[in-house]
Parts: sequence; structure tokens; C-alpha cells
Amino acid sequence: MHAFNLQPKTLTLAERLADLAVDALIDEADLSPKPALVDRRGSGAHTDLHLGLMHASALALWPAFKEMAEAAIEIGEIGLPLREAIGLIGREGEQAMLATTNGVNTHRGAIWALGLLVAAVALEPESSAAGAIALRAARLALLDDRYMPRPLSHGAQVTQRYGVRGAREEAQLGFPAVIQRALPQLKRSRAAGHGEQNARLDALLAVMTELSDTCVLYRAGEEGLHTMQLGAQAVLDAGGSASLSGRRRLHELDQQLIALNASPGGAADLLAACLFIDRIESGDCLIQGVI
Ligand SMILES: CC(C)(COP(=O)(O)OP(=O)(O)OC[C@H]1O[C@@H](n2cnc3c(N)ncnc32)[C@H](O[C@H]2O[C@H](COP(=O)(O)OP(=O)(O)OP(=O)(O)O)[C@@H](O)[C@H]2O)[C@@H]1O)[C@@H](O)C(=O)NCCC(=O)NCCS
Ligand SMILES: Nc1ncnc2[nH]cnc12
Repeated sequence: MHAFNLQPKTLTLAERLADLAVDALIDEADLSPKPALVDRRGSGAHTDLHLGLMHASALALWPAFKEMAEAAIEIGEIGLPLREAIGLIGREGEQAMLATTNGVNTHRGAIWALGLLVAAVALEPESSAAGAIALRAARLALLDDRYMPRPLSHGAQVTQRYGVRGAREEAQLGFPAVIQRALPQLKRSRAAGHGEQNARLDALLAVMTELSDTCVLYRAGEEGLHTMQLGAQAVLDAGGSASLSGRRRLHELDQQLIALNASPGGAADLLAACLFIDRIESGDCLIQGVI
């Protein structure tokens, strides 16, 4: 008799989706060098975050993602019952995150974006084109959860002050930053042979060129947002993160954003969403079902 059970464990669809969501969060956190964000080099513009905390937070969210997928499978259709079920699980996920991080907001936006996307895939796993997944997630996000608390969050404050879209609207529009920016750039940079890490950095930069990231706006106002958008475009125009010139621009952008205390946390969440969708779209992850 062996001390360990060496039989491969067959995972349910919900477990597999939770694995993929957590993997996407860990890959996003590990990707380096990201401008002013937590990565393998350090904490960027943050004083209360570090890589270990991002990993712990990502792992603590696994049960919430699994439960959101299970709710989608059980309820089986887009409507208020599913919207309110995943809203409740999302709020519990936020509590699990805050308990793990001692009250630090590591992944609030990611729970929202990935939660909707996990549910959207679980509803129709065979419909795995990026646009179709994003559309189902948008239809869920458009439903009004009667139990959603309406605090004057950082995002709510700056979307009102500057008249921009925040995390809620990004989801309701079907994640344009992911579908129209990040995924096409990821594929272009891969096709150009830039290497996977550079392709992911370029995808992040593509999001940053246009996103109204409410974390940046809250911390650094319009100056911060313009610096982020123009600086990200400058890196891509210089040849992207795989080129020497692009790397120099990326370093400059990192320094500028840190000096402004501007952290593109919303863009980071959307990169994780992009990596999640990319793996679903590539196909074999869901069929495997075995670790
Ligand atoms: C609908 C909600 C997303 C709430 O949105 P709202 O805008 O009202 O609330 P915020 O608390 O501001 O959180 C939004 C988070 O979304 C990310 N984000 C920002 N801009 C965008 C954008 N344009 N598109 C998409 N996503 C965006 C961002 O999250 C990341 O940044 C956080 C770290 O930032 P940091 O500045 O360090 O932290 P703070 O604590 O805010 O400030 P400091 O004190 O440190 O300065 C980190 O969380 C990243 O993930 C925004 O923070 C949704 O959350 C909601 O309603 N939830 C309720 C439960 C529910 O229904 N869930 C549904 C389950 S699917
Ligand atoms: N890598 C990161 N650094 C800071 N905030 C984040 N929010 C999500 N990912 C992040």
C-alpha cells in the first residue's frame, strides 16, 4: 500500500475553470517587468502589496470561482437568479480575499471580471470563442443584482468625477479592452516571435493605451491616466517590450508611474481576464479534466 494515492484525480468542469482562473491571476502577478505593478521585481507603486500576498489572494479565490461555475451549471441560463447567485459568491470571495490579505484590496476587480467570465464559460463550455464568452459575461453584468451594496467606492467616485467608464461598464460592454486590445496584441506579438512573456507584457500595454483605469484615476488623477495611456502607446510604437527601444520606454513608464503613485490595477485584472480567455479559446484545457 502506497502512502500517497497516485491515481490522477479527475476534475469537474467547475474545478478546472477555477484552476484556470487562479492560474491566470498567478501568471499576471508573476509577469515582469510590469509598470508600477506588483511583480517578481517588487511592489511597484504599492506599499501594502507584494508578490506573496498576490499569490495567496489568488489561491484564496479558488473556492469562489468554483462555486460561481457550479452555480452557472446548476442554474443553466442567464437571468437574475444566476446574477444574484454569483453576486453573493463574489462578495463572499471578497471577504475571503480580505481575510487572507489582512484587509488589503488585491483582486476586487479581478473577482468581478473573472467571476463573470468563469460563469459565462460554465454556462456553455462548447461555445468557447472569445467574443461569445465576453458577450455572455456582458449579459450577466447588465442584470441588476438587487443585493449588490452601493458604497461610494474609489471607482464610483472617479467615474462620477471624470465621466469615464469603470469596471462595471467594461464588463457590461463585453470587455472591449480584452477583446479588441489585449487578445489581438497577444496574438500579434506571439506571431512576431516575441516570446510569451513579452507578448503578455505587450497585451497589458495594449490595455493601458485606452483603459480609464479607476485605480490610476483615484491615485493620480488625469495626469496619471494620460501618462499611463501615452507611455504604454510609446512602448508599443517603439517595437514593444521585446525590443531594446521598447524596453527603455517601458523602464521610463515604470519610473513615471511610480513617481505619480499611479498603479494600473484595473489593467492588470484585464490582462488576467485575457489570459483566462486565451486558454479557454485554445481548447484543450477543458477537455483534459485531469491533473
Ligand atoms: C462592480 C465592481 C467591480 C465594483 O466596481 P467599483 O468601480 O464600484 O469599485 P472599486 O472598489 O473601485 O473596484 C473596481 C476595481 O476594478 C478594477 N478596475 C479599475 N478600473 C477598471 C476598468 N476601467 N475596467 C476594469 N477593471 C477596472 C480595479 O481593481 C484592481 O485594482 C485594485 C487595487 O487597487 P488599489 O488602488 O491598490 O486599491 P484600493 O484599495 O482601491 O486603493 P488604495 O487605498 O490602495 O489607494 C485591485 O482590487 C485590482 O483588482 C478596481 O479596484 C464589483 O467589485 C462589485 O460590485 N462587486 C460586488 C460583488 C459582485 O457582484 N460580484 C460579482 C461576482 S462576478
Ligand atoms: N500585479 C498587480 N499589482 C498591483 N495591483 C494589482 N491588481 C491586480 N494585479 C495587480
